[in-house]
Amino acid sequence: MSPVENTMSNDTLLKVEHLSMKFGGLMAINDLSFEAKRGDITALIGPNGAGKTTVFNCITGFYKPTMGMITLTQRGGKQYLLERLPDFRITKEAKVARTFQNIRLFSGLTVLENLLVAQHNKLMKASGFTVLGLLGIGPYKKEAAGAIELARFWLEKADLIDRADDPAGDLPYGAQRRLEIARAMCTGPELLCLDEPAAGLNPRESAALNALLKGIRAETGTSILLIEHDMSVVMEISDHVIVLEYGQKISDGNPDHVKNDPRVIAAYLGVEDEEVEEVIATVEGGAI
Ligand SMILES: Nc1ncnc2c1ncn2[C@@H]1O[C@H](COP(=O)(O)OP(=O)(O)OP(=O)(O)O)[C@@H](O)[C@H]1O
Repeated sequence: MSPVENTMSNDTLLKVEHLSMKFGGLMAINDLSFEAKRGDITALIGPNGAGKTTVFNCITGFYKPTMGMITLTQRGGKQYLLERLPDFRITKEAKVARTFQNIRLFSGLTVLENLLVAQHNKLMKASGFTVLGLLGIGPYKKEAAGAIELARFWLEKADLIDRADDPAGDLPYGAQRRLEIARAMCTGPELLCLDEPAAGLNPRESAALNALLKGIRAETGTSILLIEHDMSVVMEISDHVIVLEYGQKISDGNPDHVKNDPRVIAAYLGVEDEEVEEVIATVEGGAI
């Protein structure tokens, strides 16, 4: 599906409407609708098995949803119906980048090389797909210099410039997470989807991650959709939080609204609806 007519307000980047995903008899996502605003950090949270990764997989084309529409509107106004696109077109044309729960770097390549590989498509195009092009005749040389400059820019932002020539596999865990994000940013995404970027990080690494994500929002205006279990990260950096439970949305709003929502408190503590009031009374300040 190519760009479609723009019917959304310009500050809505992503609109998910009546999304459902069924695996055999299991309804992993059930009639889910939400919007993510352009330039916002939007967090998708919920207990284990709530359906968060399934939503990501539908947005990024890994799964074709059973029902529903997912519309992405780029800054220039072009719209894409993601549920109709193959995953490579979602990446290349709609400009959705993602990271995974488990780190997927080329661990034998250097940190810098990982960022250059991310720009492979652009470089090959500049080569004209010819050996002469690769040897520096035509626009390849200029494009290659630009790719290195962009890689350096993101290495600075991710505080990894001193490790540029080290194998990616030698970096500490938190630095590898930041490298994955830098690599995704080298593709110039409209939407950056991060699946549990703070998983396994120590407090210092979490703080560095927060700084990187806030910097991306402030300096590039790139919209971020984040799945995260670490509430300190979610509450500190998110503009908007959506809470899922059993594939359905149970809360949607700013971090303060969500953390004081009795349904969210009950979902996280695993209590029945009638016990919600009791839970609020016992949870200091109504926070999760
Ligand atoms: N490919 C699949 N085939 C069958 N069931 C699946 C598949 N992918 C996910 N599920 C099921 O869908 C439900 C939602 O899973 P999902 O991974 O989306 O949850 P999640 O909120 O991301 O969980 P977690 O926080 O543990 O990562 C779960 O019951 C899961 O077992």
